Amino acid sequence: MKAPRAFSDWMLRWLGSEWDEFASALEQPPLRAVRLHRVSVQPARHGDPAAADGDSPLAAAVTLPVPEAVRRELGDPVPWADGGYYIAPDSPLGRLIYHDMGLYYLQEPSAMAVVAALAPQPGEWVLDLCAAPGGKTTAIGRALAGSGWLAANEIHPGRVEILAQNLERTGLEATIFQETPERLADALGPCFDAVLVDAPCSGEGMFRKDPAAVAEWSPDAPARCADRQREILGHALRLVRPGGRLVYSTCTFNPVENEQVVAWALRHHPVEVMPLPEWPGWTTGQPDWADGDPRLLHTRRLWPHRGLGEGHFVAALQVLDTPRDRNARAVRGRGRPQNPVRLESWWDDLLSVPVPESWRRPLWRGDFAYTRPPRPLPDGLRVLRPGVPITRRLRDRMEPLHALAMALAPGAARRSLALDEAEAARYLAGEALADSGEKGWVWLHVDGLPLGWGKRAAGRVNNLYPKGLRRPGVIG
Ligand SMILES: C[S@@+](CC[C@H](N)C(=O)[O-])C[C@H]1O[C@@H](n2cnc3c(N)ncnc32)[C@H](O)[C@@H]1O
Repeated sequence: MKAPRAFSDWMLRWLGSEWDEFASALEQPPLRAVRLHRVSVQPARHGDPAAADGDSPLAAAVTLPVPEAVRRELGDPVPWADGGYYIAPDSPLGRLIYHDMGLYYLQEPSAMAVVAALAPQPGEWVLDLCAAPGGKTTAIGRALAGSGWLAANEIHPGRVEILAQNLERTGLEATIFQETPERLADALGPCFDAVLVDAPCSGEGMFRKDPAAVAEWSPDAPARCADRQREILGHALRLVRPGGRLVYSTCTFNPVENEQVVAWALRHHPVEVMPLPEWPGWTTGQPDWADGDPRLLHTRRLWPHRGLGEGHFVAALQVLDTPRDRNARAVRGRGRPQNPVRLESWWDDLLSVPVPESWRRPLWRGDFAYTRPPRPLPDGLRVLRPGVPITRRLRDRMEPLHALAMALAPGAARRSLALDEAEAARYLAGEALADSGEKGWVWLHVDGLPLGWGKRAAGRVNNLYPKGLRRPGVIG
């Protein structure tokens, strides 16, 4: 990797005697890692994986044992990430059926610290403001375990679709916005317990991994990015409830986009820096690279020559409860659902567990129904998905959507069919399957882990796996 000359000159100035180590670390191949989802090496619950566990129909509330084909690919745990493991450079995890089934997310190891810093708690309302492709959103969703409100925003039209696909694959219920931070803050106000700003940045931490990041870097990129970061951060803070928290992170090294942006927030907003854990291999932020404010020592940096990752900066800010803000709490509240549409008999045919209120009284947009977020969404916001897409109304029937299958816990569907790994690969490639059980919609799974819907009739199960997702080469 040949770093741009101006970048090297700058870093030499900042790093001084550490420069040589940093420069030689940039010559090494990047590290790869995976964060488990749906499954764990030590699952909290055992028993028959295909059986319902409690009343929850939500996959996000259930953790199953990791399949052997995945377990054997896992290396050392990533010390700061629950469920994070290093993997070999040539690991086939991205090509296995289990990737398509949302059992893990391939993620750069230092990026995993960002959600560890946010520490989402079950029941909280959490917004990921710069969310695509969704690495951190899916980690937040996992921590919320199907409770609270997961909201994700992505401004870029192409990237927001990828975010939606990743949330669907990982079976998470989320509201997906496609808005500017400014419009979102104007419309929603300070209603979130926690907001993540994983800011667009000059991407110096991607240099080892992605030659395009080197090509796109220019000497004026850090200052340009910092202008945008301050703007995003200013609006993001308006979305945090008084007393709530915001995590700001980048995958770049220069202090202009890191310590200096946090120093700006401390000077211009009612926020305090929250201490973060001392993760192995991480260093503190550098107050002397900004305005000398000692509170910047609470921020964290990972350098490729010091720790086991590509590089990240993370800061956690608490939004102070100022008198001006106190009325803002009134913005929250569950909001009464409007225009309830009753789908009782459809749900009764599809599921065998109690259906949550937000699913029984979904939001309709045209012929599509979505699970209902816990607050009404103000008019005028661009919302890609208000919640999980549940069903599409066709002329004479309603068809369950793929995202619903992926969001279901084992045992929730009235009719299910267990496949082995080879059959699952054929299903993901688009083939129909032979089976002569009861007619109707069938939830297909491997050991309780969802694949999608089939429709059973006359000795066969027709394949409803979305055409755009089919993968002929997937490894079963
Ligand atoms: C570093 S990436 C986010 C990565 C993501 N958090 C993850 O872990 O997968 C930053 C994102 O911010 C988006 N973005 C760019 N400009 C923005 C703006 N002005 N406001 C909000 N988001 C923006 C980019 O499209 C990009 O997807």
